[in-house]
Amino acid sequence: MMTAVMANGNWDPSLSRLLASLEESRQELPSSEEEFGFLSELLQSKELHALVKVHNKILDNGKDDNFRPVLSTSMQIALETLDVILPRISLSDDCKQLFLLLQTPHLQGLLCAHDAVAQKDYFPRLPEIPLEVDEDEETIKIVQLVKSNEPLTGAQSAEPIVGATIKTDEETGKIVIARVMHGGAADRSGLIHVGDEVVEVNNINVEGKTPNDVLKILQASEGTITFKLIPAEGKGGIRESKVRVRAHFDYSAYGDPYIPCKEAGLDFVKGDVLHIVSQDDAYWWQARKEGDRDMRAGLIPSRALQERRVMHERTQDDKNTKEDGVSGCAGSSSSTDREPRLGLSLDACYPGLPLPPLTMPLPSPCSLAEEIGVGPDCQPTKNKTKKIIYDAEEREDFDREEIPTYEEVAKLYPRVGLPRPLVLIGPPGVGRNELKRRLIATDPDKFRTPIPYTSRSMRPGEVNGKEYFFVSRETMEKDIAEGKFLEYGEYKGNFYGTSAESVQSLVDAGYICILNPHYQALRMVRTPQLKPYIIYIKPPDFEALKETRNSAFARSTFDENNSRGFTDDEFHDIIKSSKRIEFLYSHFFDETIVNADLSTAFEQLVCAVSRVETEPLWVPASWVQ
Ligand SMILES: Nc1ncnc2c1ncn2[C@@H]1O[C@H](COP(=O)(O)OP(=O)(O)OP(=O)(O)O)[C@@H](O)[C@H]1O
Repeated sequence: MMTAVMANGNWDPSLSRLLASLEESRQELPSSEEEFGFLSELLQSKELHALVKVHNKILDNGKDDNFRPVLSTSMQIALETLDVILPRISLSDDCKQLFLLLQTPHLQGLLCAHDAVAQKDYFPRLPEIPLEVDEDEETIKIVQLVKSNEPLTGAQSAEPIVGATIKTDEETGKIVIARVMHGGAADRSGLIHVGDEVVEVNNINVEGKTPNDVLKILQASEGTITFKLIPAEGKGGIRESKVRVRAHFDYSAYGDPYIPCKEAGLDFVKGDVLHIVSQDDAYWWQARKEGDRDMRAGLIPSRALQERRVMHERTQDDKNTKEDGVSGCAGSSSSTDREPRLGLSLDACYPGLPLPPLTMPLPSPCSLAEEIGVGPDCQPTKNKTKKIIYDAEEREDFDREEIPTYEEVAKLYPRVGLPRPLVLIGPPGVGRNELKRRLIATDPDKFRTPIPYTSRSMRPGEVNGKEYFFVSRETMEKDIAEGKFLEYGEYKGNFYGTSAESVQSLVDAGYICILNPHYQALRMVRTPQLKPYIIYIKPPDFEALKETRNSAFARSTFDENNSRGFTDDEFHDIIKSSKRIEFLYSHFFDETIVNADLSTAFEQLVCAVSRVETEPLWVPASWVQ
């Protein structure tokens, strides 16, 4: 009988399974032949099958975000309408017809069914928790959760999930709750906590079982899952931390061989702001994307884990390069498939990472630069003469945070009378001066740029404090030594530089200060005192760069007299230099503007200014505290 039902491909598999288990346990059941027959017939009836199909269809449709009812109280509205039109039925035929129509049982049945669907009334109602609990009532809790198909994070996973992971406790050998995901079903229930011992799942004793065995029980269960748990001592609800960080690297859980539960992972890209809701685990933090409406948190590698991983990869890369001249990727080599099917998953096999100690030296800066195809030589080329040659040595470029992980951020609200300076960063020649000049021209009473200092002597017609502040070489050397300059350089035996004080005085006077320092000065400028908004001016690709500059008869900034256009080599230099800047400093950029078409780039700059003036924006947390 059962085989016949199962052979019917159209038959609902859960009904087939129910029937199969009914037949299997026939001998053990205390039921009479009659009761058994009734149940068996019911499970094979077309009516029940049709009902299950409708139920499944409704659940399927309910998954679709676009399937949203306009209202869920149509029956109530129908009744109110009847009240309103009752006094009018003798006056109008239309009212009379509507009155009769709204009273027909079919229409009322339809409206009731609509409301039930709209209110999701079809979800299983959990049975009351039985009053008699096992022998020791105080130490056992029974928790029932409905298995749902909600994805954990966006469209990344559509696995059923209750939002917790399990493992075998190393000391006791018992199955315990390893992790409760913030916002998941287990967390929302408020009844399951890390460390709780799992005694039974769906009435099956799990003593002596492995997490894998438990997982199988969960996979086989339908609808609600009942856990019998011994609460961990002293465990309360999960405190939610308020920490926000900006990610300085891309992360994909599915590509991560170390993550204990891939479905629980949260993918992100460099620049995303993440709300870290739990840092309880030294290796795996729980986070949500800032502004994400999805309430569940996902697992991300902690700062310590990410640092160790990168160091490990770099060491491997170094070894590989030394051994066979080929660079390798450590993280992707040992991808063991530990993917559990359920959100309630194994945490047991989380391995201690075979990672080197934190003191491991990093690979040499050169090898990093070579990897991304930017050579160590980014100093002016032989036909390039800059007015200011920066003092910073090339290797200082590499003093970026050694391993990019996370930066704690907080929102900075616009401050009346204290506008944030705008910093335009980019490769020499990309057009920062042009954009700055245009912005100042829109409103010179609002935008200012600091007047530089120089140790050269004043020329006829020059006014101190107009083009430059003229100071002696000794004064300038002393001020440089005291760190008073944001950037400085020496050209033809004279110093030139921008002092921090002149920037601060513009800010204090209420001007929006526009700076376009050399990229090596970025660290000096990005301070809690100045709180700058950093815009990266990026060149377009070679073709667009050449085309836009040549058609505008742009003057080469690599030529001392600005008397000619850019050469192809100079265009290549601009692009090469931009790659280097991105590699070294992109984690400092608040925004990127591609300077292809000048008017479009300028419009974007104006929009950025308005954003900085009016919107709360993420900045390093230390700037706000
Ligand atoms: N989008 C653009 N289209 C066409 N020409 C441009 C564009 N942007 C800038 N230019 C022109 O390119 C030349 C160089 O620009 P600019 O002087 O602003 O470069 P810069 O980034 O300030 O360089 P440096 O830092 O070396 O002084 C100028 O003639 C400028 O008018």
